[in-house]
Amino acid sequence: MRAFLSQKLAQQLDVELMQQPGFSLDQLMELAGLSVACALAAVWPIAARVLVLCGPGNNGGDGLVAARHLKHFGYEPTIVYPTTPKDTAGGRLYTNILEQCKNLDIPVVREPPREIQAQDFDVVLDAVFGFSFDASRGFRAPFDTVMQSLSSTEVPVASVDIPSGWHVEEGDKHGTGLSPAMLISLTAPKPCAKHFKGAHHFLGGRFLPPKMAEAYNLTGLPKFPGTEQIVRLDSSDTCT
Ligand SMILES: NC(=O)C1=CN([C@@H]2O[C@H](COP(=O)(O)OP(=O)(O)OC[C@H]3O[C@@H](n4cnc5c(N)ncnc54)[C@H](O)[C@@H]3O)[C@@H](O)[C@H]2O)[C@H](O)CC1
Ligand SMILES: [K+]
Repeated sequence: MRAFLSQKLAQQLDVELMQQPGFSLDQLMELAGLSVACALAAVWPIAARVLVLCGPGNNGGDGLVAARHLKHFGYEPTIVYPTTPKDTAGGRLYTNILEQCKNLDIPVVREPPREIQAQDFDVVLDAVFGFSFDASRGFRAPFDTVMQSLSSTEVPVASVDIPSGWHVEEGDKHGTGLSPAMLISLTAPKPCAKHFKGAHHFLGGRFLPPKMAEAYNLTGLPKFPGTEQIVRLDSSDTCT
């Protein structure tokens, strides 16, 4: 496949999707989050207890949407959302999805866990940081605690778009120690996916118009089969 999106191009494509085909962020996030839930259910087909760790940005928003779909699929999600969304259009998007989750009786906790134990959860959904993580000042609280418990847990981790805290191009160059069992790349894998060693790599986020795929040189991406929201990738898809 050899089709990757650098940090700069991933951010540019995100903006362009909202300008040119005129997608709203809600639309993109809904499809991204749905694909994440579908991928998780493909690997853990028996309803599982899923701890959904959400960050302050859109990666966290994908996690919230995934949690909502997982609940409808029969799973037992618990959301960790340490952020207070702002009273802006962007912030209200998160507030609304959080409200939808609470309305489905999904537990939402603010306090990040110090430890994530296998007796409590079957899988952790890592929706802490995506392609806009900025490592320049380390992990700002309370995400230092979130990252500490995420990196040290023995519970299998499924990462949304990028293993949180990894460099978008170079992988775990800041030494988080996070090594997820599963990665769901959205729109297209980022170059850091070449360093992913887990067993399950999926492509999700089925919304890229062919014209834009061509413009961003992403024509080598595998096709989504039939009505599927996800397609499994293998190592030949991420080797260079
Ligand atoms: N086109 C697509 O594929 C879509 C992908 N989506 C998802 O959106 C994320 C990228 O979202 P963005 O809001 O740009 O950024 P992040 O979620 O990665 O994080 C930004 C957030 O985190 C804070 N932050 C950054 N660095 C630190 C730090 N060192 N310590 C603490 N906090 C930090 C920052 O202030 C922001 O609040 C992408 O990966 C996909 O998952 C969209 O859902 C839809 C389209
Ligand atoms: K992530």
